[in-house]
Order: sequence, then C-alpha cells, then structure tokens
Amino acid sequence: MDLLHSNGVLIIQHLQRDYRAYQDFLNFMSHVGDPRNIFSIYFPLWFQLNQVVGTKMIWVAVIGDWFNLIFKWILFGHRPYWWVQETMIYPNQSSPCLEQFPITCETGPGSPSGHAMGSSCVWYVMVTAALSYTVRWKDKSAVTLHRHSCGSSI
Ligand SMILES: O=P(O)(O)OC[C@H]1O[C@@H](O)[C@H](O)[C@@H](O)[C@@H]1O
Repeated sequence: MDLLHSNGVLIIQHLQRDYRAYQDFLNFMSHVGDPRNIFSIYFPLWFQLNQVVGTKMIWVAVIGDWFNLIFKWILFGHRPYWWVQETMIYPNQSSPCLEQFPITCETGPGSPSGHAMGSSCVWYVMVTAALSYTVRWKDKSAVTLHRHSCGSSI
C-alpha cells in the first residue's frame, strides 16, 4: 500500500509543481462539478430543460454517493496530506510538502475520493447531454438544408 501512496504523492507533486499555471482553471472545473450542486442547481435546472438529463443527475447523486460510502467503508484509505506525516518511509522528517486547498481539507477516509467520483459523474452527464444536443441540432440543420436544396432544384 505504501508503494501506491508514495506514487500518488509523486503524481500530486508533479501536478502541483508543473501545472501551476492551470491551477485556477482546474479549481474552477472542480467547483463546477462539485456533487453538492446537484440538488440545489443542476437537478432543478436540467429538469426544466430536459427531464431525462435531470433524472440522470439525481441517479448520479444517489448511486454515486452510495457507492462511494460503501467503498470508503471497505477501503478506509488514507489521505495523501496526512499519510506523508504518518508514514515511516521518508527518513529524518524529509516528508514531501503537499499543498492543500479548502476542498481537500476533509477529515474522513480518503479513498476513493467522493469528490472525484461525484464530479466526474456530473461532468459526464453534462458533457454527454451537450454532445447529444449538438448532434441532434446538426442533424436537424442538415435535413433542413437538404430539403431547401431539393426544393430549389425542382
Ligand atoms: O472524499 P472526498 O474526495 O474528500 O470528498 C468529500 C466530499 O467533497 C465534496 O466536495 C463533495 O461535494 C462531496 O460529495 C464529497 O463527499
């Protein structure tokens, strides 16, 4: 398990060091996808626009959170920022320094991440809905264009 955690820490350090320029963008994406917005914002909004997408949002919230809870009970995983303080694999207080954000300061078990699971589900539902709307709109305009071109050639 230590090998897994230490590699996770390396990835976090790489992201925090080499992708600092994208920090605001990534934070924004993370906040937009936050599953706590499902009940107050996304469900009411999407249900007005499209009932199927709205219903998907609710299922994502319920099933996603339920699975996350079950997996957290089973895995009961460490969070990287406290694991680096507790592990013995870094000698002489040379534990890596991980930057924390308000959204990462949680105290419960960390694995799997409820935020990562929830926000990827939220983004999946929204992106697939937007893509299918775009495809339908394109098909419709192609049919209209075809009808017009056929009509003008007669
Ligand atoms: O398990 P994590 O990644 O610390 O996430 C904790 C919580 O993070 C919040 O941002 C989400 O709205 C919650 O749904 C989630 O449970």
